Amino acid sequence: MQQDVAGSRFTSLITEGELDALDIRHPDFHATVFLQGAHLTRFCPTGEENWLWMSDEVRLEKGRAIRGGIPVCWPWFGDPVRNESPVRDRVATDLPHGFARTSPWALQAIEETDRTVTLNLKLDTSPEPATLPWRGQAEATIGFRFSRSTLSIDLATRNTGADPLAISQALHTYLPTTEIQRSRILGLEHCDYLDTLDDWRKIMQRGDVTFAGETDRIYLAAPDLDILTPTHRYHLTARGSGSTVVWNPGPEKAARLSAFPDNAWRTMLCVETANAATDYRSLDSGQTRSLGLTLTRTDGGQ
Ligand SMILES: O=P(O)(O)OC[C@H]1O[C@@H](O)[C@H](O)[C@@H](O)[C@@H]1O
Repeated sequence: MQQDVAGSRFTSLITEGELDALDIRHPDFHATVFLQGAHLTRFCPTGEENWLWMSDEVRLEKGRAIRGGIPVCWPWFGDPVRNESPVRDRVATDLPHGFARTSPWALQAIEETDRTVTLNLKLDTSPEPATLPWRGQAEATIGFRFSRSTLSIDLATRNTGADPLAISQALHTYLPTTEIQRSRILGLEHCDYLDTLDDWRKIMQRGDVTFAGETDRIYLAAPDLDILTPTHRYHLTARGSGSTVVWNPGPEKAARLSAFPDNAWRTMLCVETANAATDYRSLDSGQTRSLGLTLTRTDGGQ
């Protein structure tokens, strides 16, 4: 099924599985954003493959997180009990990564030009806060900006309640690689990270980040990064972030993960632009805080 979106030249509303998505077929790129989760699953500049990794076993179902692309983790990141108390104390579930990724978002605006498309979507927790496993009132808006060579995302949170608020969050980018053991991340040398697989011990990164098995780390820094795979080089710039999560499940966790082929840990990695652990954000009543990223490919593409 395909429906026109009013006033749009390049964007239509499609349904895949149980979910509706905005499908943008611009002469310079093809991008797909699911309304559930404001979840970007595809960004393909014309002539290139998807910059984002997607699971071959993805299940597009209402209320289920999509495996791959860029999930929006909000208003908490990871396991709630592992968050700092101002974030943790608001959460009444043990589900990781918040509810935004499984909630419907509404399209607010589209702007299209010969070179770019900008989409804005909104998630509002104010009308029915009682139904959420979370105490807080906030409005989240997300802006996607696509061009032939660049993908930018900005997630803004406004505290719409009368009391101060605290959130953790991440733009959980899944990237493809042809071989995880020959992939590395440049830019985190000498940064401290919490190794969640070693009792959250704080360790200083030596050299580039490489992958020799399950990796699940919260770096307490968000410098510009270069992500090198055997075939591609990505550049990732963060805004409003002081933490970066690097994740690969390795073979054993991969076998336990939902919607994740057993062998897929070999061909993906996550680099997540975050406000995680001690880098959570506090917002006074009426205050807005933003988290953003820009991703480019610096190996020339095609
Ligand atoms: O399976 P989920 O909920 O999408 O989480 C995937 C991964 O997300 C990462 O951000 C976490 O650091 C990992 O611990 C977690 O396994």
